[in-house]
Amino acid sequence: MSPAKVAVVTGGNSGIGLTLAERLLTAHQNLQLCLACRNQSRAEAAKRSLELSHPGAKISIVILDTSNVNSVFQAAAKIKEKYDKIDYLFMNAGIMPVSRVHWKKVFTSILSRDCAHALSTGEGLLQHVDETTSDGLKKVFATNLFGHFILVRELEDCLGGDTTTQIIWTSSKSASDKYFHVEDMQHVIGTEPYSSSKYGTDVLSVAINERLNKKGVYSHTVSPGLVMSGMTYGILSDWFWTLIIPFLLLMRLIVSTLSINTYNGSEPLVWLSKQKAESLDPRSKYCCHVTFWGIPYVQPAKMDISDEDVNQLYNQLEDLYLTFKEKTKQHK
Ligand SMILES: NC(=O)C1=CN([C@@H]2O[C@H](COP(=O)(O)OP(=O)(O)OC[C@H]3O[C@@H](n4cnc5c(N)ncnc54)[C@H](OP(=O)(O)O)[C@@H]3O)[C@@H](O)[C@H]2O)C=CC1
Ligand SMILES: CC(C)CCC[C@@H](C)[C@H]1CC[C@H]2C3=C(CC[C@]12C)[C@@]1(C)CCC(=O)[C@@H](C)[C@@H]1CC3
Repeated sequence: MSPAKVAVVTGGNSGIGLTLAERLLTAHQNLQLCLACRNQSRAEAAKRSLELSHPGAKISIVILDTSNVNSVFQAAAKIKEKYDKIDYLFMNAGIMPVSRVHWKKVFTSILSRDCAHALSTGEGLLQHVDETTSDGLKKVFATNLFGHFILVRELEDCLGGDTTTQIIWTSSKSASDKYFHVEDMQHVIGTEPYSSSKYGTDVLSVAINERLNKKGVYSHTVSPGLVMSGMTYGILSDWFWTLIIPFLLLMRLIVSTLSINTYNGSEPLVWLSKQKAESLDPRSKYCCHVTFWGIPYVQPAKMDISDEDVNQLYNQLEDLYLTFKEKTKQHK
């Protein structure tokens, strides 16, 4: 039997994260799985469903709210108590709060040459909203990016060393440098916090790879394509999505990133976990594409990320992390 490996999945209780958890148990023999989730009962329900499909699977739950700095410190401590070494760290938890759909823009885009771009990135089709957390941070930034940064920093002792660790980030096709400004990494000023947080994720993945690669840590970023999940059901009701699925399936003729289901969307995440990490390109995003017949495949897309952004973002996140670390020490 192959030696036990440990995989931690943030947001592993639903959507892409839950399907990923299920697929990892199938793809890797003898896997120890840690579901890092913000809600105990939802996490337990996910654990029960995984135990049903994989009797005897070793699954633990750690409560982690990536939008809350203290919760991340506590979750990291719990993970370190449970495991000496992490083989796969899936940074998957994420939010995209939306207040309305720009319907006029949806219809004009679908009828224009921009159709493929609109359906694969959602650019300009949604009105995004953000709020401030109890830590005084922008919520989308804290949830999607900073919470995960703290997790990596706090877990560093369990990453790499004698064997390799893969850090795999669920990014998005929505990530765009148009909406990311390193000097405003929290996106306090703009109106595209989701796109900004996902571009920041891509930049951070490169930064972490550069810093930790010497100790056997490999960081890569993934785009799952458009997937029906809690995220999309939060924008429009499930009956609406059910009605337009035939249209979206037809649109696969011109847009190959319409993954639609979580199985397809999790394909690049599972695929990366099966590759030799050394053979992968940390500056490519591994994107899910689907054939017209619904067969998923993975295609790397080179990311155009400046070294200046890589270094500056990492240093700013590190400063913010150290500020919170100092505060928590004082409170102890
Ligand atoms: N759906 C899509 O089309 C796409 C999704 N993605 C990305 O995929 C990832 C997974 O999203 P998806 O499965 O689609 O959506 P879901 O809403 O179904 O899943 C999101 C998961 O993240 C968890 N989560 C949200 N906020 C927090 C938090 N503060 N702390 C801990 N966990 C949290 C949720 O927990 P809970 O159940 O408690 O809410 C849930 O388990 C996200 O990063 C998203 O940005 C990327 C491209 C496209
Ligand atoms: C008739 C139409 C197809 C109706 C749906 C219009 C929009 C609500 C969707 C069209 C493209 C979608 C999309 C996303 C959300 C919903 C749409 C804007 C995402 C932004 C979801 C999160 C991601 O990370 C992106 C990759 C998605 C891109 C496409």
